Amino acid sequence: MTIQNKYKPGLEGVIAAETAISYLDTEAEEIVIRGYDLIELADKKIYLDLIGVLLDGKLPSEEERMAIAAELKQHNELPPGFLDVYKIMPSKTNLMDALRSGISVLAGYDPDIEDRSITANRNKAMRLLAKIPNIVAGSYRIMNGKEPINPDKELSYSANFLYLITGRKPGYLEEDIFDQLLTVYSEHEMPNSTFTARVIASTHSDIYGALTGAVASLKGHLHGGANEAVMRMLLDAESPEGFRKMLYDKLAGKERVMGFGHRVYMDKMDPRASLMKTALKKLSTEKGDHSLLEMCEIGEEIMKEEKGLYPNLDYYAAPVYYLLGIPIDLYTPIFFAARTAGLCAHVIEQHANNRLFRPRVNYTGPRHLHP
Ligand SMILES: CC(=O)SCCNC(=O)CCNC(=O)[C@H](O)C(C)(C)COP(=O)(O)OP(=O)(O)OC[C@H]1O[C@@H](n2cnc3c(N)ncnc32)[C@H](O)[C@@H]1OP(=O)(O)O
Ligand SMILES: O=C([O-])CC(=O)C(=O)O
Repeated sequence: MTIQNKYKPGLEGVIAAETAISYLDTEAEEIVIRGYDLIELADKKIYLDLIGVLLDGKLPSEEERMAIAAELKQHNELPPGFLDVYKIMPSKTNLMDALRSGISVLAGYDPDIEDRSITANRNKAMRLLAKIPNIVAGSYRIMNGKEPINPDKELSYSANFLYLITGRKPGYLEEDIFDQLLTVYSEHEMPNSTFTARVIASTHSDIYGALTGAVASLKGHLHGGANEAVMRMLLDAESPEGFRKMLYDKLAGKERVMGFGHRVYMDKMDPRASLMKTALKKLSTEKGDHSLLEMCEIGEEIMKEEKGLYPNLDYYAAPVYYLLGIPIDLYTPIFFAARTAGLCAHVIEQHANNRLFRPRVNYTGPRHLHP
């Protein structure tokens, strides 16, 4: 076989790695995370359990979960003056760019940065997971002229994350749904950002470098940036009728509608989107406002009928973030914070069993020219 006829644009369907972390089994409609179904985990467990499953390879016991919670609390403070970096950035800086810079700066503080052993990488991953809510929320607050908030050690990981953003301790349902959001975003096999992280890690570069590259990847609207674009679209549309008209106009103009379609879930709804739709129903009932749910259901129907396309996670996650009172600019950084667990697991696995990524090309340029 020549190199040419092996070529798959966008590497569609190409196997890029062997992994024991996760697999999208579309036939069984299961997102397999180390043998468990992600949707079942999101129903019955919490985000800290996912951290254990992803980084330690097994579902933690009650005691082990408490140890994970304690370890995260122990490391959640940022180095003194760290957030000052956001005081010198232009206030219009995209918060994904702010996060990318934050992770990069953090690298300099890590005493084990050049140690790629499984233990050192796992400890670095925990320190990153501990600090990332502080970076995400702190960068947002400083860039918006607000004082950063200190972590509240009495709160759970998820409740504290929300508190750092809004300055308000969340209610039970809000905490529960935000935790479920972090859980469903935690890991998803080989999306562009995970591939990016593994490619970087494969040169023996460090975990911070791999994650910095992954932030840049996740920022794009075809990937994680879609959740912010969905919410802006819903707000621009203003009403169910406005959204119906907007969608028909977009389709007539051959525009892509954010929050629909997926490279892997081509003819079915992303199972994570169904879970977030249920969360949206619960939140809408609690807040006594079903308008976003109504709009989303209309959009789902139109896209299925007109294009045969189904919602992905970002479609139903966006209004959930909104009803939780989270500023739109933070939707993608929060996606990244949740995905940090999965990304670190992939970097650890890549370092533990490495072969440099170095593919070939199908050359389409001229030959035999002479200067
Ligand atoms: C959590 C996540 O990161 S999930 C992804 C979030 N991203 C989005 O929601 C962005 C919108 N969706 C998309 O752009 C795409 O569905 C992607 C990028 C996610 C996957 O795309 P691919 O697998 O590369 O499919 P591709 O871009 O080739 O599209 C195939 C066909 O479906 C159409 N299509 C795919 N998604 C959409 C969409 N959201 N709106 C309108 N048409 C679409 C394309 O125009 C194309 O049609 P054509 O063959 O007539 O040209
Ligand atoms: O799998 C993908 O390509 C994108 C996605 O849904 C994710 O990263 O959660």
